Amino acid sequence: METSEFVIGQRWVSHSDTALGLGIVTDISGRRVTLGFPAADEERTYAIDNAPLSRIVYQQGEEIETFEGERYTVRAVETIDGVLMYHADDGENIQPISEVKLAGSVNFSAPHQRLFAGQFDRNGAFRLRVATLQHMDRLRASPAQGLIGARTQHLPHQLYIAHEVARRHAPRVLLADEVGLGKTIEAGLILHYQLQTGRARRALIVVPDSLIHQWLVEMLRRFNLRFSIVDQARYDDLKAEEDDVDALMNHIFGDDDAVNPFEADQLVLCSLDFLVRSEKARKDAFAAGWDLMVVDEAHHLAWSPEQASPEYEVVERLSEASQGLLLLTATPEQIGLASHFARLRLLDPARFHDLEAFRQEEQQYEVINQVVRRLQQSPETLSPEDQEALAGWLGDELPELLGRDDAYQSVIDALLDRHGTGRVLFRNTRAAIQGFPERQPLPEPLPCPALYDTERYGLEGLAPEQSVPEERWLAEDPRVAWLEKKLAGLRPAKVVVICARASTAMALEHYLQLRAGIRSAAFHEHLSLIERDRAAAYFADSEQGAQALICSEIGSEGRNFQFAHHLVLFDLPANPDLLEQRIGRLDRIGQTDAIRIHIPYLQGTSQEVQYRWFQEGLNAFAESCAVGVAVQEHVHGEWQLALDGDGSRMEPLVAATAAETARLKEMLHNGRDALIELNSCRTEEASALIADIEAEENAAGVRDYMLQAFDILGVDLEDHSEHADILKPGEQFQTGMVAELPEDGLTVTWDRQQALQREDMAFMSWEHPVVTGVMDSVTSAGLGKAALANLSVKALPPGTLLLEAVFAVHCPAPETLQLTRYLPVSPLRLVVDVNGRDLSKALPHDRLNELCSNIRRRTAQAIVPKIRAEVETMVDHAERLADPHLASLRERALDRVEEGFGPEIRRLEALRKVNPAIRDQEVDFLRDQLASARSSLEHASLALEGIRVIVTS
Ligand SMILES: Nc1ncnc2c1ncn2[C@@H]1O[C@H](COP(=O)(O)OP(=O)(O)OP(=O)(O)O)[C@@H](O)[C@H]1O
Repeated sequence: METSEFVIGQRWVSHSDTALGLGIVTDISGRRVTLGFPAADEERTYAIDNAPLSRIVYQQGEEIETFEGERYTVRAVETIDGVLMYHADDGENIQPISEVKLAGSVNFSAPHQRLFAGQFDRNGAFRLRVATLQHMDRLRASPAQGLIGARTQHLPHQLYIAHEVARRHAPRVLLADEVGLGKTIEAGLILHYQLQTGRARRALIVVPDSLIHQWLVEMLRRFNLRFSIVDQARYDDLKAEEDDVDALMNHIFGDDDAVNPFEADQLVLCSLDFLVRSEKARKDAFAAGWDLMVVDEAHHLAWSPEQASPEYEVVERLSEASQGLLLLTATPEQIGLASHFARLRLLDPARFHDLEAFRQEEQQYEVINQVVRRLQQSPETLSPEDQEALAGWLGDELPELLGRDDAYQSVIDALLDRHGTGRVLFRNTRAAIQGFPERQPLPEPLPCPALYDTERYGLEGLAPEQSVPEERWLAEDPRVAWLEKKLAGLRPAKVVVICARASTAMALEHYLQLRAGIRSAAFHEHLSLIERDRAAAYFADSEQGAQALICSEIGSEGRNFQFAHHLVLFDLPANPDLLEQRIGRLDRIGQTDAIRIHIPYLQGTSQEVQYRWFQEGLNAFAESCAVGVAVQEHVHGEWQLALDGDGSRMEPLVAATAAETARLKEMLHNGRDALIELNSCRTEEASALIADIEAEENAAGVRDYMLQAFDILGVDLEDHSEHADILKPGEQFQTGMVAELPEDGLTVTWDRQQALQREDMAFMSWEHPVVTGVMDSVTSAGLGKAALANLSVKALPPGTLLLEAVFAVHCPAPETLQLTRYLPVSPLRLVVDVNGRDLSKALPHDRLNELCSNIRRRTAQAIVPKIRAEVETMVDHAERLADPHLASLRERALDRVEEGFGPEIRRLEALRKVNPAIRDQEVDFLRDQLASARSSLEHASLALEGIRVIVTS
């Protein structure tokens, strides 16, 4: 329709501002036309000659809606004095409805409707839309999904665990890698995966006070996960926002509607100490409910059959309020086997319900491991006894397992699942991972001053300075002068000094700083979080920073100081796991040098006893010693006597310790540890996963895609350096389409290695929020849904019309079902002409992109109404051609759903017969998921996602 045919009462849309909705012509005077836009409550006047308006004419079969919200189907259209009268069907009667009565809001969701309404885009936008659908499709089906976006090195043991755990529904596991192997990273990967794939939305991280900031920073810089800290101050602030009326209502009617600060954000980080202290906060944290909870340094959760610690009780209660639970500790048995058992019970109460049974089970591990080894080495020659043992463990499931293609691996998997802690416990050791630097113990025996004559032995003797005035021990304890000299000698090397108590750390730091002129900082639990972070940053600063950081035991737990290579143990802890925690501050991933462990100890005191016990008995300085606590329990009497000063006990103690250490290590090596190791990192699977991730990173060309998007969305790109660019909103910037792009720009790198070195640059992977945000905006907005292009080729006569159509599978289903894994976007592209010929193969998308050019908007506006009937015919043809594909897509999806759920359900059912490790809830959940996935797939349909109408010339 020509724009000169404006008549009052007609309905038009503005294609330059689609948000205005359906306009109504209210005035025509001279060469100007005025429209009211009721949906936007606005009026606009245009020059008639070049008004950016398109006439809206609904066709037979389309749905219309009136101002009153009544809906009709159009049966016929007639024009009365230039204004349309729709013959509208309400399901019972057909009645005339004038277009004047139509509602002001329009939503042209179908691409051809957008085209007819003049809401079409340039070719590039259509290309972007198609590319977005294709990338989404590939990514959703990729095993690398959820693991691509982390700014981490690809370490097999971490990725293996993350992949194993993160795919589960509501995973509940103990991550128990040795100190510094990256449990935080593993937890981050799992969180990232679960959040990216919609398996989790609300997550809570609970850590000791001292680690709040480290976790906050680590989650943000490595995973782009923005956690909000809820501490006492924020909690009070949020509570105070509750207005007086709310407060009064809550007071009268109970607390139900009260503001819950834990509900203010989806990702919350808070300290365990805070929850233990505040009953109100605790209640709110329980009430908020979580999909996934992470508890770091979980060895502090002490439990015994007689009594649970307050920390344990808080986490126990919280663990009931959370679907998933990740407990992190490097030293799971630090405070004894009972507490270890109790933590496993938090993860799976049905499986770990009896401490005694748990103890007995551990005895079996060695036998199981022997059979597993024989299975791995030569499955064909398995003895009748082994076969019998297997039948005993696996029952009537064994024949089925042995009948599989990968029979022996299946049997091993089944054994690990059904017996032992296979499903809930993951532990990697330095020995299994390798490549860690050497640890060199450097003992410094020093004479014991008379000052400590009464404090030489017993536990007091380990930190005798506690019982004398500060001034005196600082002056007379030879460890102080030795430390001062050592630091001066090592300057400028960074040195971490750890001692048991905060008071010792404070006094030492004061002394070194003020009296010895050594740049140092103290780091302990009495500092506020900000002070602690400031101290750590001061120490980390390589140019102006402190040379020494004087830490207390608790203050330094979990911290990353691998940039330092010298550790001074100002005293020695009683517990071997605490020693490992201390050395672990430096002995971490990222440590590049040998670690020098300086051990000043006072001769003829319990410090000497402890030094020799660690060194000669446990060899705990040079190597990580996982059995230390168990050995200590075994030799406890001797150890106590030696510590109390009975010199005659020293040699027998060392000998007994060495023997027990060797025995336990051997036993664990053959038993429990071997089983856990088998489960914690399967190298082949890990390598395949890394290959998948790297293929996705290298081949898919996230940068190419984003350049295409930036061009359309008005983001300017400046070259920064190799692999790096600066992104800035340009003049044509489409606000709202690119989330998280700061006004003053963002420096980004596309390269993982560079991202690891340059933390100031954002790491643009397929899973960076800018990239996922653009993909979501493109698919959810109308961008590129309809385009008009010109094609000039000799083979086709001028004036020929073609339609390039892209369909995608739509399947309304709850996001937690994760149906996209089985039924990815599956974009289906077709090219048809007016006669319904399928030209999809003859005219591939890339070729058309090269050959097609844009048509000027005004020309296009004029063309569209003239080709409407042909376009509709071609859309019909395309839909007809697309239709048969739906059945096969659906079938394939159903097969995949069965493949995904079926074996897992069968496995869990079999498992439950021999082992209660499987929660009923888990099996029922999977069954429900399978049923609901099946029924959702019944409703899958192919929706037209975009069209490009091509006119030849
Ligand atoms: N894949 C990785 N890429 C880069 N850095 C890593 C990776 N894994 C771990 N690191 C770094 O190694 C150090 C140790 O990691 P992390 O803090 O996760 O270990 P942890 O096992 O939780 O330690 P702890 O037992 O002390 O709590 C950290 O500085 C971490 O940033």
